Amino acid sequence: MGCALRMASSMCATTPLSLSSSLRTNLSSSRTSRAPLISLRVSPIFQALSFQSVRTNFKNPISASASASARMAGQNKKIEKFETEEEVAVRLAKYTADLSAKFVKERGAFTVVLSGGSLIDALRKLAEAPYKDSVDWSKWHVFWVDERVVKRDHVDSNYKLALDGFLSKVPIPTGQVYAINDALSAEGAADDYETCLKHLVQRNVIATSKTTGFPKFDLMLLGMGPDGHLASLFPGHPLVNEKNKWVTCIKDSPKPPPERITFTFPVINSAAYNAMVVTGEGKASAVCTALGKSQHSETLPAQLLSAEDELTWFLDKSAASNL
Ligand SMILES: O=C(O)[C@H](O)[C@@H](O)[C@H](O)[C@H](O)COP(=O)(O)O
Repeated sequence: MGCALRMASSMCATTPLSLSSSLRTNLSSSRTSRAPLISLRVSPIFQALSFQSVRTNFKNPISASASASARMAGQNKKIEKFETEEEVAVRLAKYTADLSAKFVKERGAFTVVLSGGSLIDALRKLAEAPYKDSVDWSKWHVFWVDERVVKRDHVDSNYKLALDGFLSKVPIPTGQVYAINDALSAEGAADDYETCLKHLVQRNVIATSKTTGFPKFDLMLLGMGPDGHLASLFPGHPLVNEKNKWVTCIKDSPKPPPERITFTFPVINSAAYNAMVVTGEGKASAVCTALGKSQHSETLPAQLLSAEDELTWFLDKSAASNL
């Protein structure tokens, strides 16, 4: 069930897909507007990216002995708290590796969705021993929950951020990394990415939620801003209420850069597992509100986060300090 996409090394290049002659792939990367690059022409088009494996030496993971876990009553929502960001990173690596093994065994593939921001650095332990050699990277399919509409080699590109910080260090097949098409407008890139997802759903690379009918990614690794946004779904913005589209665009993002594409809540909340990774004191207030521990007149996007199977909040002591 490998990916049908072939990777092209130059920006906006189109290459035939190996399994379907009607599909073509475009590539590019950047980072001021972050978003996966996928581009369609005659038919949908995905963006497959090419990475080079980079050899690195890493220390063994530290045991996250200081963690505390709590399951929210009556919900498939857990909170795991750790003393330090380092312990969050150690736990996140094991959590992700365990889910990878589970889904590879159950369905022969592991569909993983990344956000931008500090999440990528929090994934650093996955590229170290023992996971670097024990995870079946050949079964990974990588997507972005949101991306800035910039070139893939731009400093603001979420693709570039993930490539530099994580993807270049592990041997995921290049055709299984789906970046947005950075040659398109925000609207075009969002439509293109949605079409890409639909083709992968048809091929059962991405599962479908029997409950919602939306794509059911195996795991989304998410971050939250200090204002309680996730993906590019910001407080008070109408996109938070999108009910039909899978992928949409925003041109007035309050967090720069202004143009982005983003998964919608129906897709995000249809994921089997959602992991929200939050560290630092600057997010303590939003964490408190998002987890329903404080009165707040406005509903934050992070409060709307759920998952089909399980949502876990991974917090360091600072982020959890108001709970
Ligand atoms: O493209 C983006 O801006 C990110 O995907 C965004 O949604 C990010 O995940 C949060 O803003 C948290 O970012 P930090 O962890 O860096 O605060």
